[in-house]
Amino acid sequence: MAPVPISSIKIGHIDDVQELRRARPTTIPDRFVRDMAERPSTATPSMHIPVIDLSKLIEGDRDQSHTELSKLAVSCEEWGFFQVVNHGIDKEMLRSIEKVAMEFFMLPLEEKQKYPMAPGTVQGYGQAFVFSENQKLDWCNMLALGVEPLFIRNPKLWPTKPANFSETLEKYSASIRMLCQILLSFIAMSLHMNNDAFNDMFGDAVQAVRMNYYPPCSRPDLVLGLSPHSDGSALTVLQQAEGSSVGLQILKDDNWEPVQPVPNALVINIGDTLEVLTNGKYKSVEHRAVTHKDQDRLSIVTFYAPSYEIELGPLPELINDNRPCMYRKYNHGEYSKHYVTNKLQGKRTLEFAKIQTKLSC
Ligand SMILES: O=C(O)CCC(=O)C(=O)O
Ligand SMILES: [Fe+2]
Repeated sequence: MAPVPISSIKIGHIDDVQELRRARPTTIPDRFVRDMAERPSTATPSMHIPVIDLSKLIEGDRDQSHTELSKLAVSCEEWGFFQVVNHGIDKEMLRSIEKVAMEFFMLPLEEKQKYPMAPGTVQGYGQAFVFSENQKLDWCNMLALGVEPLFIRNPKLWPTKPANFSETLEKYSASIRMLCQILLSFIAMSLHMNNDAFNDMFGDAVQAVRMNYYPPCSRPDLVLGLSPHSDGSALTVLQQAEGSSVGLQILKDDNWEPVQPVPNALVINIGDTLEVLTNGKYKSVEHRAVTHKDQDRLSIVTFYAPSYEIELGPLPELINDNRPCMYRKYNHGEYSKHYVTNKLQGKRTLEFAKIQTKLSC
């Protein structure tokens, strides 16, 4: 999430959804009303995304770890998503990040606007990925911050209220970083590769955090909390705050499936970068968020990606006659720039890396 200043884009006035909700609870301005095809239908959950028990992978007996590793492979291939339990991050840590995030969103607007997300950039408070005056808006307020490495941080955008915000985010991010490293080593094993196969790429990994706050909406049938997209990261760790409404939906066999929160679990999804590295074997799946009539929702999302200077493409071990090379080699920094300068639109951003003719591999 490198800041990409774009001087000339006009995005018009953007209503702050929390203020809108406070002042005119039943008004949905046109810019939030989705075209018919995009409106959320009332999804009835028909499936549950897989749940992986990390403790079984780490310290289970041979049978347990083998079973869990196969489940991990199936989750990444068929769902692109799983929930992880017994992940080693304690409940207090999960609650503390939710608490500071919520305290931040509950501050008066003038206070939050001290950290504005400038048009065309992706850090700070506001709405990200808005590039034109006629683009539909999400029913969401975001606070997005680059965390690692240090040069991507913009300290001016780190809130000073609540007072323990930065310290809490630092600690939380360090634990999530370790979790990502552990998960990547098991993902490598699930691909029958050496468990440090990805190490070179993630030595100086980029880590960014986005906190999404979705106020209730009187017409959840007309709006989206977050537009459909796939993540540009390698891995994403998504925490659905305790007590939040159900809101995350993933595209599975052309249906939007809600992700039912499992207490204290973290939702993990494969991002575009792992889809490319695995030559399409592991899928970066489209997802979106919907809103609720009376309940609000908070999610804390960590994006874990290779450092910008890394050149990447499908790993040679995963290219064969059955699975010819699907993606070209590219620089991850270029890809990140491409991602953050385009609106969220399903899996469109991955077109960047797709090989159009067989000859180009
Ligand atoms: O709030 C959610 O559950 C979805 C968040 C998400 O997909 C994102 O921030 O990229
Ligand atoms: Fe996402």
